Amino acid sequence: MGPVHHADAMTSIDVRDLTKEYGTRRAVDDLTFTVPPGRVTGFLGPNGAGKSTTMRLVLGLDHPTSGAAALGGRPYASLREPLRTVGALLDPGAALGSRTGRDHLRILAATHRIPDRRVAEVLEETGLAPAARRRVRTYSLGMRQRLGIAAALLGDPEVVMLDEPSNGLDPEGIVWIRGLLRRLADEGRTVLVSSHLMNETASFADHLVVLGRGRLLADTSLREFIDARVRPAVRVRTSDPDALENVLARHGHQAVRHPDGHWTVPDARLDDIGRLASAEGVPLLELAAAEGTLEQAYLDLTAAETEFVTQSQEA
Ligand SMILES: Nc1ncnc2c1ncn2[C@@H]1O[C@H](COP(=O)(O)OP(=O)(O)OP(=O)(O)O)[C@@H](O)[C@H]1O
Repeated sequence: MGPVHHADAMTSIDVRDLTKEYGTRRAVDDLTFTVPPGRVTGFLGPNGAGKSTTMRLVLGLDHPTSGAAALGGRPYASLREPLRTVGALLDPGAALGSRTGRDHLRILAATHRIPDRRVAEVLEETGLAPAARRRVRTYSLGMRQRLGIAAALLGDPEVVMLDEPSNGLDPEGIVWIRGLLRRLADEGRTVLVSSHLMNETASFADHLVVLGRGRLLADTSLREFIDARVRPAVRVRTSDPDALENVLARHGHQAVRHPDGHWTVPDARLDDIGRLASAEGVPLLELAAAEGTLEQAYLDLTAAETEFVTQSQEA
């Protein structure tokens, strides 16, 4: 795929005071955020938080109750060649099963004035070239997912929105999509990716937009998101666990022992634990900062939201 030629046009996704009601249910509730180009933004939130609805509103597939969504300052409906501006994967079941993967893409290209050579390019890019002449109904879930991604990339778009792209992908596919997202962002594109896989999201996202019950819960860098919610800890391994536990306890640290034999010391600083162990002659095999995970931070933030959803469903 070539570089983005309109980088100066700054095709961001802009969501402003966006609200969508289905009957009495507010799927999206006064949402405002911007997804800028040049980075991968992870789109997170519990089931039913409004992620898919937001993406559908950005793509003009549904009308907002109030507020607006725009791409590079323009609503989707006003784009002259929409697939050249934004490519999206929403529903991997969207392709007709009786068509071949290649025909699905060729028809899409023909109806959107996209040069036919793009079909071969995206088939190659998504690893589908060997299966291009097979009917879509013979595809595995992962292959359908790749076809949906191929369709999203067909118009060489400046904005790429993918809903759960890792769904059904095998480990090789997961590594591939990680590299693809990184490259799209490095090329200056705007990349918004929803996922329920926290380790996965942490491996590709620079920035996060988190929803809960249709509202914005966080719009921050991945690092800040974790650091603000997960307290620092120190990871230690020793050949003398009794001595370690004893020394830490005497200095007011509640160390936690893990099944594989390492310890974590919550709310502790690396230097303090290192000096302490050294001064007291405790032999250390490992001493490291225990990084907080996105999963820890996410669960901390969304605990209240998830609880609400569970209760209201039971009621
Ligand atoms: N067409 C529709 N008609 C009625 N309600 C809808 C419709 N589409 C979505 N909803 C409701 O809006 C809310 C948000 O749904 P949405 O699919 O946007 O959430 P999500 O964050 O994408 O969830 P998930 O992680 O489960 O995919 C849900 O309560 C859902 O039931």
